[in-house]
Amino acid sequence: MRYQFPYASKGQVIGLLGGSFDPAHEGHAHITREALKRFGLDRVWWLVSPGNPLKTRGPAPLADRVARARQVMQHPRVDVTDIEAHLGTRYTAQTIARLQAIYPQVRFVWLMGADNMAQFHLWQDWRGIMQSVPVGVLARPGQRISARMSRAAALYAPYRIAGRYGQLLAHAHAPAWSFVNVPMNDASSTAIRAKGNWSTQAG
Ligand SMILES: Nc1ncnc2c1ncn2[C@@H]1O[C@H](COP(=O)(O)OP(=O)(O)OP(=O)(O)O)[C@@H](O)[C@H]1O
Ligand SMILES: O=C(O)c1ccc[n+]([C@@H]2O[C@H](COP(=O)([O-])O)[C@@H](O)[C@H]2O)c1
Repeated sequence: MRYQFPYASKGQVIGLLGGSFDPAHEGHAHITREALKRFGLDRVWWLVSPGNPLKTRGPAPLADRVARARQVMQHPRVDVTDIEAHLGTRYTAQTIARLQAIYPQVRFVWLMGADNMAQFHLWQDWRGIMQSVPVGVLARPGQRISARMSRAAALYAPYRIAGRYGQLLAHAHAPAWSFVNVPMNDASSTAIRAKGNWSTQAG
């Protein structure tokens, strides 16, 4: 059966939250709701990754992670997808380029927690990502300072939109990024896995 890409109408602004979601938790749901509000997004798509290229540990099977993510995130403006598995992409720069080609009338905003901002300069073609989409960063416990001191934050400092004007991000031209100091939630997949409440079957 042909893969059904999510529907998006012309001019919509879609936030993309990529993640291992191994497993999804309330922290993901929380930053998604905050991103919808704080960055002026129409929708958010979760991109449940076939596997983070920087993580050596293989995650649980994709279908299990998608099923759990759909239980955790039930919101009329959020779609949980496994788009990358269908595109055959793992690197974010490639995923974004493909999505922009498939949806030329849609604006995408890349979303991530502060821990990923701190490491962003290790991602493949991270400058290319900054040049192609606005980036919305959400506070995460213990990670605010490292994100703000990160290489990406330093290099792109002139393009930062203050968090209180985060709504501007949706229609900003890249490069543009914003860090919002949302109330924090300390949930993490690592902690859930450590408690043994999730599939130990790595893919
Ligand atoms: N509690 C949280 N607060 C803010 N951002 C979060 C939180 N949990 C996850 N994120 C962000 O959501 C995205 C996907 O996260 P991921 O699936 O890796 O979850 P995780 O809890 O960080 O997993 P792990 O502990 O296995 O690294 C990342 O951008 C991450 O920064
Ligand atoms: O493109 C890269 O080089 C790259 C390196 C590390 C992480 N990512 C993406 O970042 C997102 C968050 O990953 P994770 O494992 O921290 O949930 C997910 O979409 C990954 O594919 C992407």
